[in-house]
Amino acid sequence: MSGALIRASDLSVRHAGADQPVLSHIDLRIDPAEIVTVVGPNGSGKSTLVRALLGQVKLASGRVERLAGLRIGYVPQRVHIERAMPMTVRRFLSLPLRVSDAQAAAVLERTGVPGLEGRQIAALSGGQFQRVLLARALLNHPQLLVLDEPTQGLDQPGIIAFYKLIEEVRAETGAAVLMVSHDLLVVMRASDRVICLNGHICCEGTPQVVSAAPAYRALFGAESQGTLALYRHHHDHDHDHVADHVHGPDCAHHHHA
Ligand SMILES: Nc1ncnc2c1ncn2[C@@H]1O[C@H](COP(=O)(O)OP(=O)(O)OP(=O)(O)O)[C@@H](O)[C@H]1O
Repeated sequence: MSGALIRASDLSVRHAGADQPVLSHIDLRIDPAEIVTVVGPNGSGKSTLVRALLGQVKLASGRVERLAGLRIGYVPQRVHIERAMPMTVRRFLSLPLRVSDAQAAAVLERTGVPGLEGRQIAALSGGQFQRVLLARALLNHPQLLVLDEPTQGLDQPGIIAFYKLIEEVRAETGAAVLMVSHDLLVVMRASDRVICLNGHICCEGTPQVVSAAPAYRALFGAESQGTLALYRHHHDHDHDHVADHVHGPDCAHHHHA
């Protein structure tokens, strides 16, 4: 494993009854403390890949190795059923693991929604609910956070704030993050590495490399046109006017006093 948290080799998945494999010959690894994002069109196999990495899907070929005892905090894509249940935030945080009031309060504070314990899940805004889901996923101190479309339904400022929070959590806890996303423009900024998926890995690398790759542009067409320009715009300057953000160990930019 040579230090990887998860490693997939030649992973293929074929759903029952389908003639084509949904995933073909995927090789990938997730290393400690890196933020990796999987992007790809609808039906490209993103959720299936995540579930295969977690051992929830039967493989047609290949294998997945996970670090022994790896602690994973997983927020699946389809949580709207949980959301409709009559339940307070406090109770939700204790499922399935019982946590103390102090732990619940601390993790809600950490994810930017302090004091919500007594609120009904169904009464939360989309952004609050995503933060509560993240809080619950953080409770067992994961070495790997897996978030499937965590910003679905959020508006643009909400999306940007959520990714900022993810970067802070990574910097503080050292957890690696594997995300699935449709928010191409924003996710590019928040990721160390992007994997562009369409049944197989079309391209992967740093956000800058992927956003310039012909395979990525062919997949995302017009949507991709502004990505590189936006990425350059955001990164070709010092971040001296960006206040109040936490530096990760590999942070490449400097603050001016
Ligand atoms: N359990 C299953 N049984 C049969 N087919 C499935 C199953 N799960 C997913 N599929 C099919 O596999 C393909 C990939 O689905 P998957 O959810 O992995 O894609 P995705 O990239 O996450 O899509 P989206 O962006 O729409 O969430 C789709 O065609 C889907 O209908």
